[in-house]
Amino acid sequence: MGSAPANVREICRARRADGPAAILAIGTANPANCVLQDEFPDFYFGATKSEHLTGLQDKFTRLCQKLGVRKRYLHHTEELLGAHPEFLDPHAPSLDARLDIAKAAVPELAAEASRRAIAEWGRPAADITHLVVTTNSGAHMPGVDFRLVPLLGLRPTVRRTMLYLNGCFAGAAVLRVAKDVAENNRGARVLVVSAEITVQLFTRPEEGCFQTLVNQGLFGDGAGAVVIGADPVMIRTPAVVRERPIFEIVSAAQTIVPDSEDVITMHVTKGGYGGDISTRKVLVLIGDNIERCLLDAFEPLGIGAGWNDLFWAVHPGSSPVLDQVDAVLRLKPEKLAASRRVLSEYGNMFGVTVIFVLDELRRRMEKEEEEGAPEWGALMAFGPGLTVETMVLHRCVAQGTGAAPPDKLAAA
Ligand SMILES: CC(C)(COP(=O)(O)OP(=O)(O)OC[C@H]1O[C@@H](n2cnc3c(N)ncnc32)[C@H](O)[C@@H]1OP(=O)(O)O)[C@@H](O)C(=O)NCCC(=O)NCCSC(=O)CC(=O)O
Repeated sequence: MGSAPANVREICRARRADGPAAILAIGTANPANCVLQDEFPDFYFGATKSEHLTGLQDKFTRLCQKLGVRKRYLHHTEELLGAHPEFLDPHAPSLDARLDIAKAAVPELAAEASRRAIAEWGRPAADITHLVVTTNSGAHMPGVDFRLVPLLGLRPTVRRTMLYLNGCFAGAAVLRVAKDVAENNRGARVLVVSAEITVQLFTRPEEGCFQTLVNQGLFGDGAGAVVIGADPVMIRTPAVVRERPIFEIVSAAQTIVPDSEDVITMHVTKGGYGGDISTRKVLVLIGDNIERCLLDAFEPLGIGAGWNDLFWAVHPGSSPVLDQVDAVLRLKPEKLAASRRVLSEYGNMFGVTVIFVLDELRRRMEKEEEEGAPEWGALMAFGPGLTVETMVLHRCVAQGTGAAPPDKLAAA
């Protein structure tokens, strides 16, 4: 106490990390129940006792074929739906029962993905300093973040942040928040978790309600977890663990598209979740706005690469959404391959999806490494309103130190 008073600016500076936040590990999980898209129209119209709506089933079958989904995993099984006949009627009060299901299932799914991420990271769960969690599948207090502390063996002092109802951009939003936490708290190790089950959306088909068909054909359940930290270290625990960054998060931005408040909407109703996400306007506004968002992200960094020189992690809202991104940016077919594969194999899992895309991308890049995978990349996610999240990513080399930035960037 007797030493000279510290300068507040120096204290703040000393608490900040030196380097950028980096993704140090990724884990994913899905429920066991796998549904094949080809078989789903028969299942769905059968489970909802709607076989008599033959024209609507044909329309649903055509829609299922164009969404870009081959299979998905769903928490709700025929057995669970059989126990809740009230879920079939969108106008019946069923929210409480749906929330009870989410309250039990979402933390379990989130914990499974988190355990995988922490195992890959290699350090003890107690070394996690911050927890940032998101879900659209409920709004409980205490929430999934609270439940994860005992489930994972995190410290009770872990600093928690919970983001509810951010829609499909939630996965990018939690990464953005974690980047700020990691860069402003030297030594912080942030566990980021996104987890979704879509039982809130399940209801019977009705003539004139196209949104219900899109909801049933597009969405899947899953969880993704990421460990984020700056300045990777090597520690002895007592075994030697060397943190290996996968992607550095160079910048993270969020933009509202003007006059888009009614484009993608979702709200809680007594019968589950209502709203509209499926208009063609989503495609039009994404097409009209993504290039500006990308230029705003890349130009200040002095990265002048063409779009085809980057790697891409785009939230796959649907196959038409990815087609629109492809068309506007004139991307080579392989550029959105990771997004298309995740959409095909898991469906749109809201914010979880982009974490699966990052996982798929890093596996593909490990294989490509010798042939020279791109060094710089873009992550994009879209969601309610129309909100666009844009991140600049930097691939780290296999040794885990990250390649040197180009001269242009160093000078910027
Ligand atoms: C829903 C779509 C797949 C439909 O694809 P297209 O637009 O290419 O459709 P299309 O013109 O070929 O039409 C296919 C069939 O659907 C019917 N159809 C299309 N749009 C319709 C509408 N709004 N109302 C009623 N019917 C409609 C057509 O009549 C046709 O029927 P027929 O077969 O009888 O001729 C697409 O518009 C789309 O991907 N929209 C964006 C959805 C999305 O990804 N949202 C964001 C992700 S979720 C999200 O982001 C949520 C969140 O953030 O919370």
